[in-house]
Amino acid sequence: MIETNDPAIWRNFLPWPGPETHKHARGRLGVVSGRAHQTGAARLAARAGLRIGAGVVRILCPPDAVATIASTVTAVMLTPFTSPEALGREVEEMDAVVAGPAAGLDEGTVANIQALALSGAALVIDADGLSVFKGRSAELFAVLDRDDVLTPHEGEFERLFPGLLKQGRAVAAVEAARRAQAVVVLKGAQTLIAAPDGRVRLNPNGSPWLATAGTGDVLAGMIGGLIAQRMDSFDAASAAVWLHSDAAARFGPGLISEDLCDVLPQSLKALR
Ligand SMILES: NC(=O)C1=CN([C@@H]2O[C@H](COP(=O)(O)OP(=O)(O)OC[C@H]3O[C@@H](n4cnc5c(N)ncnc54)[C@H](O)[C@@H]3O)[C@@H](O)[C@H]2O)[C@@H](O)CC1
Ligand SMILES: Nc1ncnc2c1ncn2[C@@H]1O[C@H](COP(=O)(O)OP(=O)(O)O)[C@@H](O)[C@H]1O
Repeated sequence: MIETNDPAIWRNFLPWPGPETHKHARGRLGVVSGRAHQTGAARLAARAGLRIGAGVVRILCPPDAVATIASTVTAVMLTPFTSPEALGREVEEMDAVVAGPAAGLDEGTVANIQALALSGAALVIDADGLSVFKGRSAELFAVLDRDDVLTPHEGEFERLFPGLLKQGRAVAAVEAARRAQAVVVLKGAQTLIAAPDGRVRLNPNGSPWLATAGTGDVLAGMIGGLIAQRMDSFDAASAAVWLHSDAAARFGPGLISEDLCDVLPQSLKALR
């Protein structure tokens, strides 16, 4: 049965900070950046992770990207890594990690995701982190845990699950989550959120203003930010999808992905 992704389902599980909290207790999120000329996506995701409440957000980047990123981030922190193993060590203390946006379609991205999967952090895998497994999706599914989240648009979904969309989006999303044994967010005008146990939610408040570059990167950061605050991954994905659309609708005409983070506090306040 398809459930409507109504805030009533997950609203009480949103992670508001208590008086005794501190930034590390609020949740630590990592975001893996691409090379020097491909850092925007990670910066969008990292900012979104902070805005949705993760207490500490750190971008992990190849050494050649340090100068670009360091000159453009403020609250977001930055650590370079030189190998997949080093990346794995850097995320040991983190609660969640976003990987894939603008990561590059090469073996380095595969190795980085495999190293991340060995850590205790929950993974949100998007964009190139999905596309790079085209024709070899079993390698990705083999390293996933049930609290990991995949966030494909239809193009990326087809690369991981060829032909499955012909069965209809809802059936495809459920089957994808079963095969991956992870949460699958099938993005689009009516985004579906599917859990490995067969539950599926249809998002009701999609906004066409979201059809602009980088909004998927923001969504990945929002999901990662909620999971870092220890929200259940299926609920975190559901809440992030709804909030993302709500923020877009509030901003309306002229929206670009950078704007979502500025409006998100209004969406959060309305739910609180
Ligand atoms: N500011 C930034 O740094 C941004 C970086 N981005 C990164 O740029 C890289 C390339 O992004 P692309 O957009 O080319 O890669 P995509 O995989 O989104 O698009 C490649 C092709 O997939 C096809 N496709 C099929 N269904 C689609 C759908 N529902 N939505 C979009 N495309 C669909 C399109 O024909 C497109 O030409 C990725 O690594 C991505 O993460 C983007 O996220 C945009 C913003
Ligand atoms: N017509 C639409 N109506 C509602 N939401 C849309 C529409 N088109 C795209 N979106 C949303 O915008 C986001 C786009 O993400 P994605 O395709 O990954 O873009 P990018 O890679 O540029 O970040 C998704 O959350 C998707 O659901």
